[in-house]
Amino acid sequence: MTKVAIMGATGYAALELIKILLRNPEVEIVALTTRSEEAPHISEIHHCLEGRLDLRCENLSPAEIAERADFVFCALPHVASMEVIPDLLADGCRVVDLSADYRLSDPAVYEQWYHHVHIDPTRLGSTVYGLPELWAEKIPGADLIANPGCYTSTAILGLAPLLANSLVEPTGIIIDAKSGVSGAGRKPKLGTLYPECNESITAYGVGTHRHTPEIEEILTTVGGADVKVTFTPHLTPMNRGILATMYPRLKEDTSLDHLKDVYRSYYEGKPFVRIIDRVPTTKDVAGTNYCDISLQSAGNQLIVFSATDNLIKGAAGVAVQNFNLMAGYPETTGLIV
Ligand SMILES: NC(=O)C1=CN([C@@H]2O[C@H](COP(=O)(O)OP(=O)(O)OC[C@H]3O[C@@H](n4cnc5c(N)ncnc54)[C@H](OP(=O)(O)O)[C@@H]3O)[C@@H](O)[C@H]2O)C=CC1
Ligand SMILES: CC(=O)N[C@@H](CCC(=O)OP(=O)(O)O)C(=O)O
Repeated sequence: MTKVAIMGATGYAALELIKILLRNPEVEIVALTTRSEEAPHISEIHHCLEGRLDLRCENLSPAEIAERADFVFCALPHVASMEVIPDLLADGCRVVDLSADYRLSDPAVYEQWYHHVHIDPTRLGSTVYGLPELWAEKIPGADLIANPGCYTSTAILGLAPLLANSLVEPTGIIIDAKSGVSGAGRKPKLGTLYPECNESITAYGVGTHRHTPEIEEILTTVGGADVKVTFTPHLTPMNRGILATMYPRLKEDTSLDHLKDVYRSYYEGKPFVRIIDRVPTTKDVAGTNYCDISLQSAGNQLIVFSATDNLIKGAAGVAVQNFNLMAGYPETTGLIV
């Protein structure tokens, strides 16, 4: 039995983690955390878990968590995450961090985009970025995995084969992305209240969204050339899902058939990436760990579409994919629905 704890259990990503982990009979969820002192039963917080998990959410310290668990999924907001992860690691836990705290390699870049000084800077740069489609071999031996952001994994998976094969210019890549409202988490915020965001689509974080440096850093590593993107996220009135529409510039005329072959070869043996001929929809990946990618053209312009469920492939699903590799379970355990 692998004993697992989930921090931030009252949130949206944690609910998906619980539902996925309950499908692995060799995993026991032994601790769920909240800042609340009321110790609510998990089914009072996530009603759909009624009768499925008999556990209370508790305000536990890292040491108390480590007494019970071998693995910890840290589904806390950024900053809160780096406040507990050094102690969890020191107490012997292996951690998958769903927040952004360990994704970037340079503390100065973190401070610039997150407006917080990093309190554990020496781990930046050596933490494994948990996108198994890119470097699954680094994951099994890691004690700490930085789980990718939802927009970032959607965009990176859509662009990586082009950059890895030097088929497109590394700069000036336009990424126009739309997310469902659950991407903003469960905590109420003015812009995500129903009357504010229903029947309306708006861009946000224009030129300032913190996923920009993450996309650029990972794609630079993949392609070996300095990648620059224009990334514009949009909030759309749906519960879940991300669609990224991306406009990279081909270095030379290349047929779509050849490009599809490049993608199929790049993702060969990767169970959660599907290269499809039609344009993807968020509905077709909702509730799944799939990333659907489609290549289209308009005149000479290549257009890459990539669709995921922000809570699954964008958060809890890839977190469990990483955990499966770390704990020695088949990568797909609990993730085929
Ligand atoms: N939602 C998504 O699509 C994605 C989320 N992520 C990341 O995963 C993590 C969890 O996201 P998500 O579940 O959506 O977030 P939620 O806001 O839904 O849940 C986060 C939970 O963390 C707890 N928490 C602990 N410390 C704090 C704090 N200082 N401020 C606020 N909450 C705190 C809260 O529980 P309590 O109040 O009970 O203590 C809260 O329920 C975040 O880092 C997020 O950025 C990554 C990819 C996609
Ligand atoms: C719709 C919405 O608000 N989405 C979130 C991204 C969610 C995500 O991936 O966040 P982390 O990088 O914090 O893990 C945002 O734009 O901040």
